[in-house]
Amino acid sequence: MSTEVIDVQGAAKSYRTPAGEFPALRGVDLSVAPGEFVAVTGRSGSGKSTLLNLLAGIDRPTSGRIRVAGTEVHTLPESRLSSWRGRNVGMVFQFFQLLPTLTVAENVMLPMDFCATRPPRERRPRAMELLDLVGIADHADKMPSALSGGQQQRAAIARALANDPPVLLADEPTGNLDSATTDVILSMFTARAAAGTAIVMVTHERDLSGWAHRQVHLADGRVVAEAAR
Ligand SMILES: Nc1ncnc2c1ncn2[C@@H]1O[C@H](COP(=O)(O)OP(=O)(O)OP(=O)(O)O)[C@@H](O)[C@H]1O
Repeated sequence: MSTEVIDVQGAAKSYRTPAGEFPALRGVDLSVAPGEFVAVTGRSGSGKSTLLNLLAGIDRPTSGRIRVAGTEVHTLPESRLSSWRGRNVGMVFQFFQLLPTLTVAENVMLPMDFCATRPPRERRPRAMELLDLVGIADHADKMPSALSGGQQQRAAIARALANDPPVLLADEPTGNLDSATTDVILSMFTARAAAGTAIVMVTHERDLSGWAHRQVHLADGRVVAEAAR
């Protein structure tokens, strides 16, 4: 039995375009252990987001195997994907993607509401605990638009952790933040990894990859270099 929480073998993904099939990923292998923080780097168009989307089951590979948290994600029927993702994968994006019509606390409660991972009376206290963890409990009842970018990203991290997922996927999570806030967010990821969460962070900023335990560099849909810290 593998101890890896992410195990990708030969993942390939081609997109159909008017000009024919375009191979965005051409046979990627990736293993990530619990508690490991991996940075996926590469130039624009190298396939980073495509890989993350396969890990999250947002997209399906053309060929290859994607095993995440003990599930062969590529074989899950569409009807089970959202609830599987809600329990097993937290996601953090460059533009936060908080729902603008819900308060910050309600945003953090969403994954618990969606997956019914806790009884309703426990959801708000859990959201408050997470908002406290990321340092914005004071803003719980504000609308996301009243928060700074860094505060919105903290809220998005709290939301991503709501169901205690074993895997956290982040796509350019600091792409819209200043360098001091970037350090705060990345130290939160580091602490989360130390607590056992596997983290895969896509970034085109190579100097940020120093925060990770391991760097996987993609070029033209292939892993061309790997480096451990
Ligand atoms: N739905 C799609 N249809 C056709 N081609 C696509 C589609 N999605 C991505 N691609 C192409 O696949 C390649 C990889 O895209 P991907 O978004 O994974 O790259 P990336 O490394 O994340 O880039 P960036 O850093 O700019 O976000 C690119 O050439 C892109 O144009």
